Amino acid sequence: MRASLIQICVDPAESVAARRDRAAGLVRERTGSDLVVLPELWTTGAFAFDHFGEHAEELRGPTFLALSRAARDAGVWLHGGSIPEHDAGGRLYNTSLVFAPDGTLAASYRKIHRFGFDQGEAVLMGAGDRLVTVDLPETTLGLATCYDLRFPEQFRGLVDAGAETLVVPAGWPARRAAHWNLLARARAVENQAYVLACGTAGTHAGTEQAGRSLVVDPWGEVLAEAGTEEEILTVDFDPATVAATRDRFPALKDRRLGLAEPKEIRP
Ligand SMILES: O=C(O)CCC(=O)C(=O)O
Repeated sequence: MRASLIQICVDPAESVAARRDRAAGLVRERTGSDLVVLPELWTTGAFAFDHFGEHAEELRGPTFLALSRAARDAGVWLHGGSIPEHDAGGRLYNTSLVFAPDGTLAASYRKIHRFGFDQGEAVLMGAGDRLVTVDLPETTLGLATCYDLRFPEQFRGLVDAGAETLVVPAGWPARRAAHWNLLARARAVENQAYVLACGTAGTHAGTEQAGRSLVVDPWGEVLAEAGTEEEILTVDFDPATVAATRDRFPALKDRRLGLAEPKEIRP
């Protein structure tokens, strides 16, 4: 299976419309890949909180249409990264869109863990409450977005739902690049799954992006890693390695669920 991660540069000097066209063009050039992945909030920039409202779209808005056509033209599965979505009531969500090779929407996923503590996304956007997996002919994707990477229970839930390839679009900041790499590898090792982690390049809203997109195999080996600039990372991998790894080293079968609550021990 061939995956291409488009680590697009989010530069405030480029308009959202121009970046949308450019991203669609980059997807169209990926004919021959099975799966193409874009990062989190690449239209606005993940840290451009002041512009979330202005650039929010209904689910089937301009970015949806551009990506749907690009997936169909290229004949690829497309994880279109995420957009700032507004629902009918005007509530915002950080919503990922996955398209099938005929351009139809295969799945959408609203980011569950919002970043910012009491600021930014955490107060501006609503939280998703649904784990999402997507069946491709070769593998089952499990969806997560950026800050979700810090919450292993979400990934275990995805694995329990059948996920073998965990896809994580992000707008991860450069100052925590070491966490990005470590957490992506940890999620791969503990879940014995592929991790496709696609970030952005550039600096927006004063936040330098880490780039450093990576693909990790179920044994924790980094198959490919991008630099810090705009780049397309293309990797061939064998989805059957997930089952082989889980058979050879069946740690997931040793989970101890439903343990008793800790007891208070009095001296
Ligand atoms: O967890 C982090 O360090 C970065 C998270 C983040 O930037 C996000 O979710 O947008």
